[in-house]
Amino acid sequence: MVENVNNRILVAYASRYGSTKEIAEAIGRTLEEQGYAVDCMNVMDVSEVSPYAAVVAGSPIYMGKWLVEAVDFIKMFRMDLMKRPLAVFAVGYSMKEESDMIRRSARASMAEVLIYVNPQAEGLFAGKFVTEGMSEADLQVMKMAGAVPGDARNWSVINGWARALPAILFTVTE
Ligand SMILES: Cc1cc2nc3c(=O)[nH]c(=O)nc-3n(C[C@H](O)[C@H](O)[C@H](O)COP(=O)(O)O)c2cc1C
Repeated sequence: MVENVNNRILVAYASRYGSTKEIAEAIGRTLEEQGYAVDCMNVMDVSEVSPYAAVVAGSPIYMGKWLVEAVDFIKMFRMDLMKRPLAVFAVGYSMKEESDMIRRSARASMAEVLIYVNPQAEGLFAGKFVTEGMSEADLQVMKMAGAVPGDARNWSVINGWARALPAILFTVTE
């Protein structure tokens, strides 16, 4: 258990269809199991990050980029985010296949964000594509990309990443 210190962690996510929200919630639960007090919320609902000992921020990848509200969150709070441990993660359906090229292009989705902050940890996770509830425009993009619907989220990879986070985020390196 973590006691007598600020043990609050913010897990902030953007999500259009909910799959990244569920990943953020799983990360939050894993951190809670390790004794941290977690607030898990949409980036658009975050009004301050200064009460937190560390922040985990994530977005799904759309057309090669983080969602704009997630980038805006990083930009808006960059000063506070530079002062505390930060982990970032990106969720993309392309990540259901493993290759260096896919990982490189998924990581490139964070390029815009990495201009502003210097995270201690980065996660790249496979996402989910279900046609139900999806906008016609988004469906067309996925159809043109030849994507086959499915849920590629790997919970043991996600939870394993989250379990390793405290040691990375709260280890003093100097
Ligand atoms: C219009 C559209 C564009 C997408 N672009 C990418 C992409 O460039 N790279 C990728 O890996 N996944 C891409 N995806 C897949 C999403 O990142 C994936 O489905 C993710 O789990 C969605 O997260 P959400 O449910 O939180 O919105 C795209 C999906 C849609 C609908």
